[in-house]
Amino acid sequence: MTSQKSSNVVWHQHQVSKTDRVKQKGISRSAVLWFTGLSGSGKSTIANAVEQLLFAKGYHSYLLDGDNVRHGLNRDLNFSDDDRIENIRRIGEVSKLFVDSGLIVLTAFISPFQQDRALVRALHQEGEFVEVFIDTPLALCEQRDPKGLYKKARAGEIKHFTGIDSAYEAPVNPEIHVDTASQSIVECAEQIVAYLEQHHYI
Ligand SMILES: Nc1ncnc2c1ncn2[C@@H]1O[C@H](COP(=O)(O)OS(=O)(=O)O)[C@@H](OP(=O)(O)O)[C@H]1O
Ligand SMILES: Nc1ncnc2c1ncn2[C@@H]1O[C@H](COP(=O)(O)OP(=O)(O)O)[C@@H](O)[C@H]1O
Repeated sequence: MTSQKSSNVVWHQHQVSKTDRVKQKGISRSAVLWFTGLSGSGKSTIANAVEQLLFAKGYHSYLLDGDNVRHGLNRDLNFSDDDRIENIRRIGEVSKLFVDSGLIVLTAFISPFQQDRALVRALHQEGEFVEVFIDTPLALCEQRDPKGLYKKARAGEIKHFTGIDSAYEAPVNPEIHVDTASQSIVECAEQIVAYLEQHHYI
């Protein structure tokens, strides 16, 4: 049924291309900065700080945040392995559209499984998927516990919590490896913007 449906759908080639849009936005290439890390590792905080730096420099970006997307587009999904896989698949497709629009896209999802991140990477063209590992030890995330979720998970009030009773597979070879235990929020954000400059995205 799905294949019959998709075989009747024809891809439209737009008259204004990604190259045109990227050029108009004054950058060398659009890309997605794909943040991954434990809950409380600092994904949202650092992604917001990166967006502020980019905004101040006059660049156009958009941040897709896990909590926000789960209130809308992915409100039907929960935290089973299958739902997380579908969550990341959809965000991968959305990030591809946003990259096509010529933006610097930032995504802040735990995205715990290596295979799902690899599938999203494969959706994008070479160099468009920039994996940003927000590397914060579980003990430090638990100490920060900005939303009080670890406390609830330890008390058994939240099941399948990442790092407690649901797996997190750390990236093996991320483009950017951010150590939040030894750097301030601003230093982490500057590290990421420096990568974009050194690799000629902006
Ligand atoms: N069981 C469980 N495990 C992990 N996280 C949980 C869970 N239940 C709720 N939350 C809250 O949901 C946020 C994670 O959503 P994501 O869409 O990023 O998760 S995933 O990528 O699909 O694994 C996560 O946000 P962050 O703390 O910003 O990572 C939590 O606030
Ligand atoms: N160097 C750092 N980088 C990022 N966050 C930090 C750092 N030091 C302390 N924090 C704090 O850790 C918490 C991270 O929470 P958050 O950004 O919501 O994480 P996540 O989006 O990964 O769940 C925030 O309260 C933030 O202020």
